Amino acid sequence: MLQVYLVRHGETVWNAARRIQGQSDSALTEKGERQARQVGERMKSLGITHVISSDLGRTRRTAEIIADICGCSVTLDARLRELNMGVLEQRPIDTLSAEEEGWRRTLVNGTENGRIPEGESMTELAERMHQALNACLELPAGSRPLLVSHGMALGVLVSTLLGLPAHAERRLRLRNCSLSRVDHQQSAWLASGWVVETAGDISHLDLPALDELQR
Ligand SMILES: O=C(O)[C@H](O)COP(=O)(O)O
Repeated sequence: MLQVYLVRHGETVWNAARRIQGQSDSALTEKGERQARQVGERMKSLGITHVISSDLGRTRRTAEIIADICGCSVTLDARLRELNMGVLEQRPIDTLSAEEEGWRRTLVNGTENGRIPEGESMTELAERMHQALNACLELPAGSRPLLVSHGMALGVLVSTLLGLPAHAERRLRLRNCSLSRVDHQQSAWLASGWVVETAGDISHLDLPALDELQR
């Protein structure tokens, strides 16, 4: 059975400042670097064989810290990037107009092809996240990969693996450096294919971690 660990990157400057990142970027804070080290310490005894990361700076830095502790190299995969938040990227969350908030709401309320202008739909995000996860099935037998990605990207992946729509209302909270695990199995009892073993575990962190609304 293939076990795949999923990690959201450590806290960033813009997470702490409640600014929308999307595919824009900001550096890890000192706390974010500490969180990444704590993930590495948690994972080093679990035999991680591959660390595969979104190519954005905040995930690459998180992946480098984890990989260094686990004795792995880092492979980049742009399919693991955060949702492209279009014209709202870099905007403080609390400054959105009613119209802009309406755009954001279309991402989670089931509006067909809902998206922020110049951004990506949740369906498009789900498709590329599933492609990145399924690529792990091509790794050598006995591999145990860890994927480093983002709050909405991982939330959509886990939600759709559970059979929820990609636009599922944001009811899954994946805090900075939270750990999730999905397994690919053949089972007569549980569904065959991908099953969710853990979602949003932060028991390895010694300080409170922010969620996607940076709270
Ligand atoms: O700010 C955003 O774009 C997301 O809501 C959170 O993105 P992150 O997981 O990359 O911080």
